[in-house]
Amino acid sequence: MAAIHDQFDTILILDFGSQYSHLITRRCREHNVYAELLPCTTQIKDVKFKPKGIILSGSPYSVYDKDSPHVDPAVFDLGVPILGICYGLQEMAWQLKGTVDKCDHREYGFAHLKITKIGSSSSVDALFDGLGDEMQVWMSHGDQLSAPPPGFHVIGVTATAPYAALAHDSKPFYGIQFHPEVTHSPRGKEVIGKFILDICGCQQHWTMEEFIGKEIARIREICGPTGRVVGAVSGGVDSTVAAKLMHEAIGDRFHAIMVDNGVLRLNEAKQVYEMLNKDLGVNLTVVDASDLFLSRLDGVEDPEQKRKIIGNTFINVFEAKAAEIEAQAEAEEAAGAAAKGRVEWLLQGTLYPDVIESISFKGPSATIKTHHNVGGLLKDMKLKLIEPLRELFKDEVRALGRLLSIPAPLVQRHPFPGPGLAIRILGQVTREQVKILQLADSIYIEEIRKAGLYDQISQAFAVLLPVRAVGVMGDARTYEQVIALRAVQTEDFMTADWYVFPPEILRRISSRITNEVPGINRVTYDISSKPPATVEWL
Ligand SMILES: Nc1ncnc2c1ncn2[C@@H]1O[C@H](COP(=O)(O)OP(=O)(O)OP(=O)(O)O)[C@@H](O)[C@H]1O
Ligand SMILES: O=c1[nH]c(=O)c2[nH+]cn([C@@H]3O[C@H](COP(=O)(O)O)[C@@H](O)[C@H]3O)c2[nH]1
Ligand SMILES: NC(=O)CC[C@H](N)C(=O)O
Ligand SMILES: [Mg+2]
Repeated sequence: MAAIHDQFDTILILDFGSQYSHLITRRCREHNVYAELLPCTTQIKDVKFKPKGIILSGSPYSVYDKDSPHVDPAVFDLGVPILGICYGLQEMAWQLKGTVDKCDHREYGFAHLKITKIGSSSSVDALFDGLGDEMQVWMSHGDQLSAPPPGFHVIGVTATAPYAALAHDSKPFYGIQFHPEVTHSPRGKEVIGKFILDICGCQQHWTMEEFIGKEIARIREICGPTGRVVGAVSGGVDSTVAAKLMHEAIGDRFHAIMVDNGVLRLNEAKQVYEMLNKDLGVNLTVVDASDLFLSRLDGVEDPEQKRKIIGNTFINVFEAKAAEIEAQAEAEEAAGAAAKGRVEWLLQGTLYPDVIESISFKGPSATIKTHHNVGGLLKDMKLKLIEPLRELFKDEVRALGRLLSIPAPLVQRHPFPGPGLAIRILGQVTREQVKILQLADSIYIEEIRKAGLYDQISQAFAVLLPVRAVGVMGDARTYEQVIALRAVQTEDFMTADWYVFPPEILRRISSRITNEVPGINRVTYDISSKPPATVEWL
């Protein structure tokens, strides 16, 4: 079964915990080169593919600290080009016998990189070829090289970093103290391009057009001529695109299932059923398992426990549904119908950010939250997972949706997390709390759409806070709950800014919610970016 690395040249990024590591992946993909992020603790012998090049990311650690993460030394014998970025440069130097020390002049912000000529010639190293004699770069370091490793020469300096950029005399090893992956290094993306295209020789085949054909072929190879798949489809863009791909690949051997888990948005199940069946021709079944979910969530407040319960219960429902589909097929065969394949697979619309945020990609550091469809899965699952979008970012999935002719309203839908309102009701989840939040959220989104702002905002939702506040309504004192409104703009949901509404929109939303939602007498707006906050409150 051809894996993605067999089909596309791959750049391996080893993540030492920098908040910018995922941006290195995105910059490579913007050059149409497939890139994959693995923890810095990965042993080279465990990497199941030969990368065309390796990039060592930044890190909050210092290489000389006793608990700092180090790369498997075997990486230097792999015979592929290596680029160390910031800590990655320092780690390369540290491993290859250079010297790294705390620096007198810490550089956090813009710096001026002077690119060094090679000898007396006017040419510069391949990494900077054609990029001029100097460039503005973004620095974020408190350590730096005080001596280069043997066999390296300087290819760039700043006013305070004499070894700001290095290259090996004969091997394709490079190190740069600045961060080319951030937009604050205006020509940083071109530097990454020089490394992955000119030095590593990657072919620019990573396009969604290429991906569709290869992924459909891969799905057919996995499922074989008779294998059947049940699909966890929520109506969100991820699983809708995954469902469309699956439908293209195996037609009616794909059974899409939407689970009403009791914590969906107002009228969500009905709307999704109509959209997918009518607009996409996907045979979708809605399973109402709201009682099961709400009974299991009863009394639970911890967000990670809520995710685990919902993730596990999803799997219980899918497996029960798969067994039902099998039993029906067996009954039909007994009555003389043609034999059908077994239901062996469960499709999920899992994306790369779900994986990055659920598994500690940062080597030694903690996970942020375990997404229900990654960290919340049952250990002893009977069904095997098939996740065509697992390596994709959200904007790549939307591009795929457009190529698959999925209607724009579906492609542009704001993300809605699998655990749904369970992670937007702070505190215990009850049917009453769900009803309050469904109503408040539907008013909020309705007003955003009326104002023509829906597509400008990446994600918007209401949150029900576990606090009561005093209010006055019709001259009588009230002591009721509080709604927080959240709206963010983001490219990849790994970082996000809060959306600046025109005040009159917020005024109208607040007035409608406090007047139309029984039990709410106060509305607030969340002005926290990510980081330090996260998009969801839980
Ligand atoms: N109510 C649901 N019924 C069936 N499957 C679901 C449901 N909610 C989530 N899932 C599964 O969990 C996966 C992750 O959920 P997630 O919300 O991240 O993706 P999505 O709903 O497909 O898209 P979006 O992120 O845009 O909401 C989905 O792709 C889908 O496979
Ligand atoms: O399917 C999901 N299961 C989850 O458990 C989950 N938690 C967060 N999200 C969504 O992920 C994006 C980033 O949200 P955070 O900044 O809160 O992690 C946002 O789009 C969130 O809505 C989830 N999606
Ligand atoms: N951004 C980084 O990788 C920083 C590396 C190291 N922590 C330093 O301060 O120099
Ligand atoms: Mg969703």
